Amino acid sequence: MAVPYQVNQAGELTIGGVTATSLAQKYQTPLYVYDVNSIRNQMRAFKAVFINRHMAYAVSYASKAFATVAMYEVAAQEDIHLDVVSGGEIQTALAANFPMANVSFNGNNKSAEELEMAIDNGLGTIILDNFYEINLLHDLLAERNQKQNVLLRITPGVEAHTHDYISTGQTDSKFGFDVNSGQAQQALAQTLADPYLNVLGVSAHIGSQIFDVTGFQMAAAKLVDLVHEWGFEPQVINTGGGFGIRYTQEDQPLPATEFVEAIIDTITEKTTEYGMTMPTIWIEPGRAIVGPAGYNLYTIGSRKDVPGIRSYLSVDGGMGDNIRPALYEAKYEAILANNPSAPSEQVVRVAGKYCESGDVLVWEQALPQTKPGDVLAVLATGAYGYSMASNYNRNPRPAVVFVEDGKEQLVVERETYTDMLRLDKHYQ
Ligand SMILES: Cc1ncc(COP(=O)(O)O)c(C=O)c1O
Ligand SMILES: N[C@@H](CCCC[NH3+])C(=O)O
Repeated sequence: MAVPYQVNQAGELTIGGVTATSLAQKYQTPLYVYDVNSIRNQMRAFKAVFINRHMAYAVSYASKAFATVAMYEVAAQEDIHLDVVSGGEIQTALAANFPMANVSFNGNNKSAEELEMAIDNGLGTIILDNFYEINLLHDLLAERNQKQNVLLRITPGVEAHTHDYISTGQTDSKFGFDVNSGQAQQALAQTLADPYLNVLGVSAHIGSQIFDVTGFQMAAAKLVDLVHEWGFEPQVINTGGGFGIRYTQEDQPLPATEFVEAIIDTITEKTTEYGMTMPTIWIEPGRAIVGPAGYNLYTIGSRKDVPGIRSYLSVDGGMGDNIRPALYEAKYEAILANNPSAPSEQVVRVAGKYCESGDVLVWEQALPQTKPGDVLAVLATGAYGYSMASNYNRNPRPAVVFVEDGKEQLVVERETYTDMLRLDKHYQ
């Protein structure tokens, strides 16, 4: 199945009811555009799985996928929780007036400053990742005589079938407490005995862009097995995110909600088997919430035909606004915004404008005839695009526009050259 998109009566690409070419003209390119209804629908679909089964739950948006004030406001409107991984994301949540009790804090090397920011702003849950952090948090809470809800991140020893760089559940990982060496059990004993820590339960995250449901089932089962073995009844089991999405027609993901059904089934079966109370289930989807909702718009510029090898079509963005092809060899699909269904007349590699041979946006793409000035839309770019953007080659980062029900709104301004130079100092 192809990556879905909408067109108007004239056959032009529309996003949230607005023509892509008009957005490109008004806000310039490169441009990140989000269909807000798509974001809301995915959030609601995740919640519905739990609501239909009368389960206690939290759907916590892994905001590293796309973290801006406007995005956090949409999450708050939809009563979705937030997972953050840095002081910057905490500040973004504060700027968005996000209810901090619904925020959790993940990460393998949170600084003392970040932990202080979290506890001083009433952040709901800290997901402890290592012994250094347990001790650091203990000291900060003791100074304040304050108690904090925590989860323990466990490395369940599950190998997810995804790119090595985005696989996190295997034993050889920088994240979480290792099970086989006894560190996870030791961490539980230490935190349960700590008067400043309220251990709600356990957490795991096996990796990202996963298509196979068995990894989630194995991780969920493993978490219940472990807490049972340790004689601990958790109030919360957090199975993380990682639900795969369709980037190209080669991807055939299950609906993300089916992963969640499988996780719930596994935890229900296992807790029933052990006679345990059913815990509250948390999930942390990032990509599945924002990925399909995003479109990157570019203007086509130069072209190079290498006879007998390939043609390069260059656009005005690239690895600075979407590093995923360069970093993970990720594949995307592009369409010609003003006429996506015109017959294909060329096969090209869509390259960016950055000084790297690996600066590719689409490895191979059949397209109608194109000319300089045409707008190209890359589909399903909503996750880990803007949030991983850089100023490489001193290119300003693009603007972000939200569109909903035929109305658009600029939610992040385009960076200017002055913005980029703001922190530079002369060397005297
Ligand atoms: C702890 C944790 N939770 C959730 C996520 C979200 O993953 P995804 O965007 O694949 O759903 C990540 C990133 O992989 C993560 O590290
Ligand atoms: N940034 C990665 C995923 C890593 C998720 C972080 N835990 C990607 O674009 O696919």
